Amino acid sequence: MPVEEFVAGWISGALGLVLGHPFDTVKVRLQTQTTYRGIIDCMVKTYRHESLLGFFKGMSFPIASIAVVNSILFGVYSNTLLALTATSHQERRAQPPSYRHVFIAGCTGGFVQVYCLAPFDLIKVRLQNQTESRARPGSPPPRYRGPVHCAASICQEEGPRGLFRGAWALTLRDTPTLGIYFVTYEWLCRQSAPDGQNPSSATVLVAGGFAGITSWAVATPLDVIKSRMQMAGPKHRVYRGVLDCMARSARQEGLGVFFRGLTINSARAFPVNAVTFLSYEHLLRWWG
Ligand SMILES: C[N+](C)(C)CCCC[C@H](N)C(=O)O
Repeated sequence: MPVEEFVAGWISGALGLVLGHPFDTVKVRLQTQTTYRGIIDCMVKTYRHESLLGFFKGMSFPIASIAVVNSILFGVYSNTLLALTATSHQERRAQPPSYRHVFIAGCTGGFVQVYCLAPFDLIKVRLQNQTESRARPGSPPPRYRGPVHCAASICQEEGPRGLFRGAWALTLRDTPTLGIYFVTYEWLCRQSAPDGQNPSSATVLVAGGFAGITSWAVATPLDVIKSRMQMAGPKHRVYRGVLDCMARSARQEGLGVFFRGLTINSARAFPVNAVTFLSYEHLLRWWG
């Protein structure tokens, strides 16, 4: 099994993540809290109460974990294509796989990465939702002191299975949308480099950026549900399942609730995925 794809996925995932984390914090807060009037309001309040550091809450853990998750995603994607079409990454420009194969490989990568992503994503969401200011002395201490303490507290209070809260919603969110992600990327690359040539860096940036936006746009309704189910715990509302969470959220807040975070998700998705695909392609070209 070729491993370069795993390593390239690892590095490119980490680079994309740092760039996108501030957007991600604003998104998670908008999706799960009702105190903000919109993106700008959330950014201003976060900055005022928590300084720039507030935007980077919960990042140390994802930077290690997203690298692993992205490595699994790109590694499984590429190796599934190898199994389906008997072509390696380098051969795929000359012998492009069908979009059906690209979709199946993307879904497979998406499905497999969820098992690694679920606990990391849960911890990220819980830490991002702590709005206590670190700077103000005398203010109540945040519930979780950091990722390790957060993981340990969840295990203690909710049992080890608590770490997988929302994992089913995450599977539903990621399996089809990662198929869409790779199909969009491939389609856009082939539009500008149709004759089996490697796409230019500019093409890769744009194709990666739009792949990110498209897949996030489709994923947003289930992203909202996923985040809410992850926040459900001893102190928050508990839902009976994905459908229950959907129905109750829609009934209480209207259908618009499913599009919370759409703008910010898209704004974040472009740079993150442009950088992810650019570094992935270049790393593989250097090694190939
Ligand atoms: C499929 N879905 C859109 C849910 C996720 C796509 C993930 C791609 C990238 N790691 C990012 O964080 O944007």
